Amino acid sequence: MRMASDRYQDANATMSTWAIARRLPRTLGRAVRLGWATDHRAVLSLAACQGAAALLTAIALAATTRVLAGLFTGDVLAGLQGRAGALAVLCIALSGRYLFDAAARAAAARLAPKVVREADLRVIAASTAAELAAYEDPDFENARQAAADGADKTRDLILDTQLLTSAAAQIVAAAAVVAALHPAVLGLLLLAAAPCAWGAVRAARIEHDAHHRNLGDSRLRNVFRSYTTEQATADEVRAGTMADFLTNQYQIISSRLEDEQLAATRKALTVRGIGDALTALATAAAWAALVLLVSTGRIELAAAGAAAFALRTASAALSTTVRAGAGLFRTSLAVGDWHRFLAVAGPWTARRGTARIPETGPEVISVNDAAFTYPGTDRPALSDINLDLKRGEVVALVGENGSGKTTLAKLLTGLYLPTGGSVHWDGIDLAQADPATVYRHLGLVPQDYTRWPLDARANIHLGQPRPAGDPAIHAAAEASGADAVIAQLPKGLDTSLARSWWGGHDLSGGQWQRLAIARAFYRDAPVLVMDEPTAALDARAEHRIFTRLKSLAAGRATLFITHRLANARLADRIVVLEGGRVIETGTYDELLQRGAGSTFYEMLQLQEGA
Ligand SMILES: Nc1ncnc2c1ncn2[C@@H]1O[C@H](COP(=O)(O)OP(=O)(O)OP(=O)(O)O)[C@@H](O)[C@H]1O
Repeated sequence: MRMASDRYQDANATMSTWAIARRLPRTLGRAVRLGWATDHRAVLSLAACQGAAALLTAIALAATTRVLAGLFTGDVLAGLQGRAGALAVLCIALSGRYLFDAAARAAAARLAPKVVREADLRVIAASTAAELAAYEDPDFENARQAAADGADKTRDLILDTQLLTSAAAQIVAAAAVVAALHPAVLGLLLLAAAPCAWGAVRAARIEHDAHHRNLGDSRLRNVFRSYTTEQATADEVRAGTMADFLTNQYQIISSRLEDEQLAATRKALTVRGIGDALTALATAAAWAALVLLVSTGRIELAAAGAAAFALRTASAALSTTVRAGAGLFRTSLAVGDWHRFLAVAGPWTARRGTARIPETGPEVISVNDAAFTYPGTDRPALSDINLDLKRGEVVALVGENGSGKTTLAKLLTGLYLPTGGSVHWDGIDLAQADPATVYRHLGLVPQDYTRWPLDARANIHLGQPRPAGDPAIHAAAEASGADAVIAQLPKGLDTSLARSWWGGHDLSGGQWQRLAIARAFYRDAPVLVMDEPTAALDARAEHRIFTRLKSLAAGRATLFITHRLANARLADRIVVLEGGRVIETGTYDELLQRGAGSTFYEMLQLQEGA
């Protein structure tokens, strides 16, 4: 089993290194914009300190060459005395430069975490704004994972940018001095840096491409790792004696990842080695040229010391620039992933229209010839669905596993839009409605409800307390049977249920489900949808929910999915799904009267052991 690499990898592989390198200015622009969005002052102080450090570097270098030229006049003492001013300027400029450099690093360090937060917030915003169906698209998921890494790398983007601009400032200063001595030496020096830069950039590209090829496997390995070690699966792992199997899977994927990484590292090291060797040769040539220029009298001996110093400074600054540039290139690839996710998520953003569902919620939900096919699949999960759900009515949705019940519930609630046909709330097509105005009318108990690591109160109000305060929470808890759960908690509603994090309390599966139901009731929404709401409840708790459902459902459009067919008795209407189609509808009694010809009747007979 191997996860397919993502589409980005294929597109990226065809892009030349030069084309990617050309994106560097854009990446730098992004760094500046992100920084500006989070902390204007830090960006300004970073730029000011960096500028001041560059200026002082140039001044120090110019002063150094003057001092060195004095040393080569023959009389060292007299030469130095004559250049006492230059010496003083050198000392002041050097100290100032180190101070400004340190201040620039401090500003970058202050800015970097804020930029990471901002980048991550944009990933969060793009994810939550996306259509739910986006999560079914592997490209969206891979891009989302790469974006999380990329957002983290924006920290390096700031630090690399700071390092690069600092090194570049040194180069400009040193290059000016070298060029003043003889332009040919500067040309040679720049030429010498080229192979090293090429090797470093190419190696960064090879390593990043390998990282991308491995994204799918990395995701899979993380899943195996967490399933093997986390509490939620710990019982199955032990009871199923699965530890060896899972560890083996982990090792198989790890070996594949390591092979891929090793091959990439070998390739990258070779490329980098070739670049470095060529640079060493070219640097030697630059030094030889300097010797030649001095020996042929094209540069005076007095200036030779200064020239050697400037050459040394320039080549050191060049090598720092190349390293910083390659680092920035690598970072820019990762940050490009972050940016790419925002682009991938863009078309998935729920832009359905501006129609607003009225404040009072819908009176009728109607499904018209609706069909739904999951992204990346060929077989429709639902076809030819026609259904009405009215306010004040309770509908039970039943059918075998995989018949399409959960998918239909997601269409009715606007969580998915049909891929064919339409769903209307009071005549408003949900494809044209502002999703926020739809969702606020929903009370939903999903099949896989979440155990939020919050206190009991927040587990019910989910950060949206109603003006009625705790009495409304207690009323919802009472209706769902969660009141008995809360009564047992040492601090009642204040008890933390985030046991794995801060040592709070944990609940049983059924107790969590009671909270999940309470949370749907608490929203007091006109549309109530419950997907197997009592699957984990004991008989008494289940009975309590269903005997109260009628009064709770008064004034709401209620739909519940259940496999315990006897519960469907209290529904006003039962809808039976099979293979993604509605095959029967009717009241409980009507369906039973159909006898052996009715699927519902047959299923009920099986369940009751008749
Ligand atoms: N995320 C998905 N991607 C692709 N196909 C899916 C996805 N979720 C469900 N399906 C397919 O859609 C069909 C309907 O699934 P759905 O979950 O709606 O069934 P269900 O009736 O709710 O089943 P159950 O009773 O087991 O909860 C099934 O064939 C299933 O394989």
